[in-house]
Amino acid sequence: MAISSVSDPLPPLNKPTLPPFPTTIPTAPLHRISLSKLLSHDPRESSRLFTACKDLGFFYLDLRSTTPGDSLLADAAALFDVGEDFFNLPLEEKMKYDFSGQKSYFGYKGFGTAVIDRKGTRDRNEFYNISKNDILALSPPLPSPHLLLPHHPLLSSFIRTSHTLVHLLLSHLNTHLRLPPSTLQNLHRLHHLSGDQVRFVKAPPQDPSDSRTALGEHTDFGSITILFNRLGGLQVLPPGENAEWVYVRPLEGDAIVNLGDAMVKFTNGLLRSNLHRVVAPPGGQKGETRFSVVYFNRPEDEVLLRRRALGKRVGVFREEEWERGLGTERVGGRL
Ligand SMILES: O=C(O)CCC(=O)C(=O)O
Ligand SMILES: [Fe+2]
Repeated sequence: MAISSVSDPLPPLNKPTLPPFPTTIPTAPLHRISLSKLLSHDPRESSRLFTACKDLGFFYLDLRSTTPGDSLLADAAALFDVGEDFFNLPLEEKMKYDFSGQKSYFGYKGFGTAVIDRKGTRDRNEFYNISKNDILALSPPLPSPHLLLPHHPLLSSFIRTSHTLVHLLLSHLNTHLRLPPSTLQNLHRLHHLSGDQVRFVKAPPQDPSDSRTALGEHTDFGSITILFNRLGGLQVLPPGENAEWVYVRPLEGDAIVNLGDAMVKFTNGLLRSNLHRVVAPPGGQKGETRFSVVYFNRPEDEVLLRRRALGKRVGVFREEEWERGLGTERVGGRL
């Protein structure tokens, strides 16, 4: 189990044993924003960030050679192993943490228990969502599998560092938007109740005859998502009439960051929350089990936004409700 001691070298985010992402397929041309430059308030990098948030709402954040970035990379690498151990628990154990019946979005979502389109096609992945409120003891503890308890300090570190980076990004955006100081940051305070969560995702390898999407097309409904991928599979649909889905190549040393619908609402459509989905990893990665580690930042609970996350769960889902479960995909007619 993977928490390294101080003297260990940093664990690489990309396991050397995984087959590489193919060099021959088209990929999304995401801007690569340097955390180091954002930390030193480099004006050009700050403008590049603002542009990336307006144009696509998805970018790479190069975390290397910075104190918070190296810490986040190390925590994410350790959490890949924790997530894998969690998913290896027996299904009946994992099902004890499915709280969807209590209208909670935290906890376990089993394989195939959500729908990915209006026809009701089932997804093909598992999630485990861990609440920031819970790990930072802002709310009464939720039931948790024993194997996760020793990792609460690691989860707390990952949450705090992710949140620090979210605040840095928000402060740059706040300046470009010419809002009164700290307006955006004050909607996302660390020690206030919010739906922020860490998510572990697992999708098993896909039979070649099974072309199902693992996670259906969607926009994220929070503010800022920080995503760690080792394998391809994530795709974005760039803006424009004849756009096609393209893979996002995972980069070692970088997080993939995207804005969610809350940022679109806060800025009346100026910033973009882009459609994305997860399909089978490409090329030689196809036979691998795909794991992701994600931090979802959301506005504080006091900030009113319509809840829609549970509308896609099987049992709750109704075809006529599909449209209501969509995000800001149609804002500005940009589908
Ligand atoms: O697993 C991924 O790469 C993306 C996951 C995602 O988009 C989500 O959980 O909202
Ligand atoms: Fe997403």
